[in-house]
Amino acid sequence: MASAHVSAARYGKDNVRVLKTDRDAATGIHTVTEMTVSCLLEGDIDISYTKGDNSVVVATDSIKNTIFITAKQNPVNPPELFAAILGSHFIEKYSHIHAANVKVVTHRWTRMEIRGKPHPHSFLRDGEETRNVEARISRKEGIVISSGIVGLTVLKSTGSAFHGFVRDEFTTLGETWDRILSTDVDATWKWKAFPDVKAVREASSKFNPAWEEARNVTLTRFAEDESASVQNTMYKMCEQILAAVPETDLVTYSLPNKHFFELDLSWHKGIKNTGKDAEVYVPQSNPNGLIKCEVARGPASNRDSHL
Ligand SMILES: O=c1[nH]c(=O)c2[nH]c(=O)[nH]c2[nH]1
Repeated sequence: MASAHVSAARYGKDNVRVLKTDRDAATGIHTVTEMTVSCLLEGDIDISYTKGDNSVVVATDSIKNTIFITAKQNPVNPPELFAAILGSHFIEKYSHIHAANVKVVTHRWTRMEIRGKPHPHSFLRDGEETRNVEARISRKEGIVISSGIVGLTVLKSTGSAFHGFVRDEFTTLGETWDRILSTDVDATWKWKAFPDVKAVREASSKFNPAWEEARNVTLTRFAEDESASVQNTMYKMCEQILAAVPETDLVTYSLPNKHFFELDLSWHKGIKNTGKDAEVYVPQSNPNGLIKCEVARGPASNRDSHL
């Protein structure tokens, strides 16, 4: 056989579902956190692939168990801290494991308002939006954390234009000064690297306000921007998050442009339903535009296209 080697490898448990309750004995108020966790390890594990030698393998079943034990013995909120604690465990305990890649997806359980008051132990799923954290905990580079929002679906019925784009023999789209704009927000903000889990612990009070700020910037900009394009509106969101959260160094957005087509109904008794008379639209499930960008601090330097 031709000579070959393992040039990259990681393994672990994916889609570990965890629910943690927090019960405040004094007030009787409960809080719940539901997460889907992934934890993939890297290190001196090549012989498990090349020789079938499992002496270097921490079983994925044990990784799953470790996720549950870590959730029991530590806070799961903020998820950035939980991810850092979980990942650090593996590089501290096993000398041949050099990095852990942890992903924590936190699902929404929003407290119910019952008879005008926050209910102590009942919650509702108000949307498919999740709060996501990806952390790489490594011996060499410390702890690199990206926080994000995924699946926040928004729509505005005016305040969005798209004109001045390339017109040539491939163009059929008309220019518009007023259209529906809708997307599913996928935004991330990357934190400056932390040397160790102690540093993440010390920064722990920053994570929830940063998530609130990013969410608020996203919604406020989306609603208030007189949008020239998805590209321009998302860039403004990135700039504003960088300004509001100084501990971050990179912000990304990935936004589908979910199209709503105007519908000509003039065939029925001359009904007007286009342009300024448009009321009934046809939502398109596909294809969709997909617009991505990454915005870093400071003046332009090198760029690559890893998005
Ligand atoms: O905001 C937009 N950006 C585009 O690049 C684009 N392309 C397109 O057909 N519609 C839109 N809208």
